[in-house]
This record gives sequence, structure tokens and C-alpha cells, in this order.
Amino acid sequence: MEIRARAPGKIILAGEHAVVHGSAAVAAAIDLYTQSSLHLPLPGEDGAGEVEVDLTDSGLAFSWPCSRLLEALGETCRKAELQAPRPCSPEELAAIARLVELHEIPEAKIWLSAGLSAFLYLYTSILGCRPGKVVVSSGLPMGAGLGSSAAFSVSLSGALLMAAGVVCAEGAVAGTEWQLLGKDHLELVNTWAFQGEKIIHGKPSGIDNAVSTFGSMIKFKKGELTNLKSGNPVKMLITDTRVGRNTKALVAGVSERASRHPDAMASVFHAVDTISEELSSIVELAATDEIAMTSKEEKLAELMEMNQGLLQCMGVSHSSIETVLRSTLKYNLVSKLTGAGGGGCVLTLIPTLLSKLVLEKVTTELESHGFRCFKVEVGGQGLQLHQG
Ligand SMILES: Nc1ncnc2c1ncn2[C@@H]1O[C@H](COP(=O)(O)OP(=O)(O)O)[C@@H](O)[C@H]1O
Ligand SMILES: C[C@@](O)(CCOP(=O)(O)O)CC(=O)O
Ligand SMILES: [Mg+2]
Repeated sequence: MEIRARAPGKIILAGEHAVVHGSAAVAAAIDLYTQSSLHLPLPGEDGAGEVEVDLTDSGLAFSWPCSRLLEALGETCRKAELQAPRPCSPEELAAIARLVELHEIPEAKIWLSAGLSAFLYLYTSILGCRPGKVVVSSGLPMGAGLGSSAAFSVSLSGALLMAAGVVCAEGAVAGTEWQLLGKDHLELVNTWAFQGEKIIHGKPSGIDNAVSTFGSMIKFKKGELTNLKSGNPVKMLITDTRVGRNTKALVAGVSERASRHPDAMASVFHAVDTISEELSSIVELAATDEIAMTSKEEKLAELMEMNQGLLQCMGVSHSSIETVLRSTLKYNLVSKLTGAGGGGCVLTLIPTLLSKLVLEKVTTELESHGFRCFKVEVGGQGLQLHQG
């Protein structure tokens, strides 16, 4: 049996970091995906008696004998029958970390260990210690602010839950082999994926796994999700500064700043909340044609600029991000970091009336700094599955 699941990455238009502290944020799915293909041996064929994961983008594969997993994680594997999402306890996480340490991960790729821990937790919690192989491949840059960790957790959870027979397709994406889940099944995938995100991020808000699961453009506040009817989606240029960073460390850094300066940071988070609320109402107004496109774009640009200033206050900008801001400002274009910052990706709003020539000039200038630019479609489908 083979099950494939693909889950999109995301951009955050406003509200990253502040969303972890209860502010609203606005995010949208993008057309770059992480795909997980799960192969389970048929009854009677036990395969190699191992759980294997092939991380094709990093060129590394890992496997654990099922007997070893059962010995280390007996409780987790037994609880798999319940298939109700639950957090990973510190004892389980320590046992999983020991299983990951059985493999020598090259120092340059040590950041993969968080993803491997999330994999082992999701696999054994949902399928128990059954043999199987998962091949993961992604079109998303990893650790760059486009939500690769959430897309990884969502695609894995989707494939595993379908294999366990807990979720099933309810519709199809027209003209493709991909199938969709109903709302309740998506909720279940999302709750499991959040457990994976917790292992990778420490303290995620849940916005990344929500937008990766449900797709579209959403407003997210304190775990509550509102779908935004966006009409004409905004056009964004993404610049990957190629400066590596780690969401977990950046989120922890903002929390530390908030505990050093609680009142000042509460004001910053409140300001971000009002920016996200205003941005989401402009997006929805534009869908009803009650606001002209140019006026919408001017307002969005100003709100993005203000949000970027507040992200600097939180201490998550970076000299590479500032270089992108300065370069795009020369062409009167507004940019802000997206995701956790500290490097990673920057969004630049592309106004409808911007000439191709100007866009080419900006892109050339950004690429001359060693950055990578690309355009994405915003607000598409969330999790999609295929059973072969
Ligand atoms: N395809 C993948 N294979 C293995 N691990 C992955 C994959 N995608 C994401 N991860 C895990 O997620 C981490 C990146 O997550 P994070 O720091 O939150 O950045 P982002 O979510 O913005 O890409 C990686 O270090 C890795 O542990
Ligand atoms: C910084 C944050 O708001 C978004 C992190 O996104 P990413 O992992 O950098 O793609 C954290 C969160 O909301 O969980
Ligand atoms: Mg992430």
C-alpha cells in the first residue's frame, strides 16, 4: 500500500512571533509543498521489520528495527490504538532523542534531529511499531520562514492517519490525482501536526500547521482560525537571504525579551494585533470590491512596513533582511520578514501596476547580494492526499 500526502508552506503577512503571545496574525498557503510517501508492507510480508525514513532533500536515510522501537517506546506504541492526539511527554521525548542519537547525523545537518524526533513520535503514536517506509521530499527551503516544519508535520500526519484508517478522502482536486479530507478529518490531522510542531519549535502558536492543513488565507488568534475571502490574492516576491536560522531559538529569544520588558513588549504585541486585524479587514473588503486595488495595496504596504518595525523591536531582524528592505525601498517597494526572521525569507509586496522592468531590476539587485528570489501563488489548497 502506498499513500502520498502533500502539504503547503506558508507566508505570514502580519503577526509572526506576536501570535505566540496571543496577538492576531494573517497567513496564507503557498504553492510549494512537502510530500510524504508512506509504504506499508501488505499483511503477511513484514518487509525488513524496520521503520525507515528517507529524507531525500538532505540525502540521508534512517531506520530503526521495530523490536528496538517497541523496547524503547513500549507505552507510546501501545497507546497508538487510541489514536487520539496527545502531547509528547518529556520521558517519551528523551527516549526518542536516544533513538535519534543511534544514528550519526553529520554536524552540518544536525538541525535534522528535531525533524527526526517529530517523525518518530508521529509514526509510533499513530501506527505503533509497525514496519513501514516514509520518503519525504520538499520544494520548500528548510529553516527559512516558509513553514517547512509545519508542512513536514502535516504531510506526515495526513499520510499516517490515512494509513491507520482514521481519516479518508471526501473529494478531489479537479483535474488532478489529489484528494481532499472533510473538515473533521482535517481538524484531526491539524491537532497531530501541532504535536509535531511542538517537538520542532518548542512553543508554536499553531498558525503554521493550521494554514498548511486548511490552506487558503487565514486570520489566526489564540488557536481560533478565520478563513479570509481574499478575492484577488496579493502578489508577493519572496527573497531567501540564505541566512540559516532556527525558529525554536528565535521564538525563545522573543519570550526572553518579553520577560525582561513585560510592559513594553505587551505594547508591541498589542500594536501587532491591531495591524493584523486591520490587514485582515482590508483583505476581506477588497474581495467585495468596496476598495480600489491601489488603495488596498497602499494600505497593505503601510501595515507591512509598520509590522517590520515592530519585528525589529522584538529583535528578530538581521543585517541580510535590512539589505533586502533597503534594496526594495529604492524602487518604492515595501518589504517585511516572514516567519521567524533572523535571516530566512523576506516578502516584498508587488503592486498590480508595477512594470515588469522594475520587477526585473529589483530582482537583479537582490540576486547580486547572493539572495534567491522567487514568486509564489498565494492562498491555495491545504493538505492533499493520494492512495495508490
Ligand atoms: N523535509 C524535511 N525533512 C526533515 N526535517 C524537516 C523537513 N522539513 C522541515 N524539517 C525540520 O524542520 C526544521 C525547520 O523548521 P523551522 O526552524 O521551524 O523553519 P521553517 O519551518 O521556517 O522552515 C528543520 O531543521 C528540520 O528539523
Ligand atoms: C515565529 C512564528 O510566529 C512563525 C514561525 O514560522 P517559521 O517556522 O519560521 O516558518 C512562530 C509560531 O507562530 O509558531
Ligand atoms: Mg517552522
